[in-house]
Amino acid sequence: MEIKTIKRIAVLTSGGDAPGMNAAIRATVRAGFFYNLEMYGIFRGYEGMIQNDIKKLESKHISHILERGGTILKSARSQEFRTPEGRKKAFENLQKHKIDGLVVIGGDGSLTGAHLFYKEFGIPAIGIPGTIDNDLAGTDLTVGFDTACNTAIEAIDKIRDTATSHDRLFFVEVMGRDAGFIAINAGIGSAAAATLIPEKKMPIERLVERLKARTKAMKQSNIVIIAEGGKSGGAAEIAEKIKKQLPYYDIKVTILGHLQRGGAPSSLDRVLASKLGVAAVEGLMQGKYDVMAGVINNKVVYTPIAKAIVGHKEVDEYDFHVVKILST
Ligand SMILES: Nc1ncnc2c1ncn2[C@@H]1O[C@H](COP(=O)(O)OP(=O)(O)O)[C@@H](O)[C@H]1O
Ligand SMILES: O=P(O)(O)OC[C@H]1O[C@](O)(COP(=O)(O)O)[C@@H](O)[C@@H]1O
Ligand SMILES: [Mg+2]
Repeated sequence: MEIKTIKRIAVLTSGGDAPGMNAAIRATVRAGFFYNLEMYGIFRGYEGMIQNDIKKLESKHISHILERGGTILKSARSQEFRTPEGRKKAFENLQKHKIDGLVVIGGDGSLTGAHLFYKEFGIPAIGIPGTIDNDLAGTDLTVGFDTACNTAIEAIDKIRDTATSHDRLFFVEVMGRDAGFIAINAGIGSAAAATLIPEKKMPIERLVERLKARTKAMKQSNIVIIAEGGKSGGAAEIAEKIKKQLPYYDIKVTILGHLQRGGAPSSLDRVLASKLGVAAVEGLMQGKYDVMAGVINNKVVYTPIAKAIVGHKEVDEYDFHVVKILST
């Protein structure tokens, strides 16, 4: 493959925002400046690429953003970018600004878009995994996942206080449309009575048995964690079913929702995002295109995007085993 000389890199954030995206933007831009490159920001992800919302970045734009949640470049989900016409418009806008390298910070969908874009137009592109869902292969953790888990666990600790005071059974819904990583971590980290994830179906009967056994064992509080989009339904739906079978329980439902996407990034997310920002710029300069920079066993690795998205990461069987043993 021909290694192109990169002079101008554009960076964007796409899909659901994640704590640490700003740290990744800052590291990407600072690394670019270190290597005397011109750096551009594309606002609102692929939507901004199509609408030519692209601006040259200077040092002042990225000062004091490392510690801030959200993304200064804003994020979006773009239907138009899913069409060949939309992607062509986007490419023409990059040409107008003479952009010759692209850093895409986002989840599986955003990286799928980057892969297609590279195949169609050959513009050197590299991905940084930025999503609270942790559903990308090629990295142990995605930027934002650790902070989201910390937020979920902190919230569940608070729910436990009131659950115990009132002897109530709580169903807490955490994020993860198709991925149970936040749920399984929160389940282990907050001593849940049961954890339901999209990847595995738990029949309602089994949940009922588990709760009955816990009543017998005089457990002080019961918190069931449910990943949104789980195979057995959302928290409200499951709570309704349980109410019918265990009417003596005082049941409440809490949906943590977008709370999990905000807030200052944890130390782990700041460091991960910083390493990956530098790795993305250096990767582009070394001719590593159509790959995602990730960290595996504490080392930066580059994985073809096609593998990072297709090798849909499964929740570790051992984590599932641990959550089961510790909640019985
Ligand atoms: N198959 C695809 N082809 C082209 N673009 C895509 C594709 N899948 C996702 N994208 C682009 O990436 C954006 C973000 O994807 P999404 O799945 O919503 O979030 P995430 O990247 O966080 O997983 C989409 O709105 C779309 O613009
Ligand atoms: O913010 P929205 O559009 O409601 O999307 C919610 C979804 O986004 C997420 O927070 C993050 O998912 P992505 O990283 O794939 O965008 C999911 O956990 C959740 O299911
Ligand atoms: Mg996704």
